[in-house]
Amino acid sequence: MIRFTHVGLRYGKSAGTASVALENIDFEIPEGGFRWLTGPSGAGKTSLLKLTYLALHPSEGRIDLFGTPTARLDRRGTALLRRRIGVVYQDFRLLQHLTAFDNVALPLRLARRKEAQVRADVTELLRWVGLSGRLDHRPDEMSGGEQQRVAIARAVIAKPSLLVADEPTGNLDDDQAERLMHLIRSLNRLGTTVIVATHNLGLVARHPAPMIELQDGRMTWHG
Ligand SMILES: Nc1ncnc2c1ncn2[C@@H]1O[C@H](COP(=O)(O)OP(=O)(O)OP(=O)(O)O)[C@@H](O)[C@H]1O
Repeated sequence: MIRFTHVGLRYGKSAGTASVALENIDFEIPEGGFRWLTGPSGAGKTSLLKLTYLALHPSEGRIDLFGTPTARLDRRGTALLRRRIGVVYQDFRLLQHLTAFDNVALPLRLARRKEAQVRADVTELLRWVGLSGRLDHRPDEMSGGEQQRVAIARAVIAKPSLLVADEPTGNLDDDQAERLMHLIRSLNRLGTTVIVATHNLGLVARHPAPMIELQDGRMTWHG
């Protein structure tokens, strides 16, 4: 379902200024699998996730997503594949002019779901993540942890085939982090493939699953 084969990534175009962010990355995540992605700051976790959700192209090697070699995708093909991926960004990327409700509703509205269903699903999910009282708040009226929960709700609301989450519990207390992990694991049990980057080793220990570990852009552990 996700396969990286000898993947490398360099930032910067000319050889003199290019910096190597990832080198020789090889792994496979089966459909419905769950992987932790760990490693120190600057190890390449966000870069690897960006390759996975098609925001970057590898400088070397090959990435297959949902059985499709991503190098062969045109813009339309990329957009279609991208719609099957839910992303929790490290910096949330909520739309500032929209309320929490409308941010979370966005993927369902893009998928042209009926408005009554959108209302029911979004209200239920925001209640589940403890934000019933924040439906009409815009991001700048919410705390970091509240914004993070909105970002997670937006990523999972349309039940994506793949969920990619970059430090999804970074702004949450332990109880909230556990609740969010419960949500992510439930989605995973329903068939969504999940990859979660985190520094929170306590969380990893409480939710044992295979791990990809990076150090200086190289894989030091997978299993
Ligand atoms: N847009 C960019 N241009 C140039 N170099 C970059 C860019 N983004 C990341 N890098 C470099 O690539 C390397 C990997 O960065 P990346 O953000 O993937 O690490 P990370 O493991 O996610 O770190 P953190 O845990 O701090 O978020 C770092 O050396 C970083 O400085």
